[in-house]
Amino acid sequence: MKFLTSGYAADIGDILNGALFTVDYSEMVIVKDVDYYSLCEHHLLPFFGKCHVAYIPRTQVIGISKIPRLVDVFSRRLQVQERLTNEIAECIREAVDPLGVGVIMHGTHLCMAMRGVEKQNSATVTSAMLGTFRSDARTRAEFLQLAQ
Ligand SMILES: Nc1nc2c(ncn2[C@@H]2O[C@H](COP(=O)(O)OP(=O)(O)OP(=O)(O)O)[C@@H](O)[C@H]2O)c(=O)[nH]1
Repeated sequence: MKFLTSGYAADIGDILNGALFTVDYSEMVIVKDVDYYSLCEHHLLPFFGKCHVAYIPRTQVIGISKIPRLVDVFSRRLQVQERLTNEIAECIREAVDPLGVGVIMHGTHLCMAMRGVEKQNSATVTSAMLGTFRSDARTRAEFLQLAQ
């Protein structure tokens, strides 16, 4: 328990606002194309893109607007894309206790475009797969297909 028992707990609790619903639904839920904006902690330059979040409920679902809100919580701080991806996935796992969580993030990093190597069109893709998304290749494939 990293987020719900730490200094983040009050913030996360406020954001969730109790929006967890007991529902008899055990298929994948996916919220895709969530825009995010973050800051590269090394260069203090923006990176941004789209995030796809999926989970398979065990006993409860989360209010759908809370997923982009959680993406914002972890984006709006100095980050590296890999850590950002992991933090979103871990937080949803802690909050919802699902069978699995998957997060895919596409990032355009201005530190690679406007300076340094100066590549204007490169994209960085990261993923975090937890639970069934890690252990079951079909679940992961379904997520990847739905996220396209
Ligand atoms: N899982 C799920 N959540 C839904 C559905 N319809 C609405 N919701 C969510 O129910 C939640 C209710 O949360 P509250 O915090 O009580 O309402 P709110 O203040 O309007 O929340 P925000 O939309 O985050 O501003 C929101 O996250 C909605 O997005 C649905 O069909 N499925």
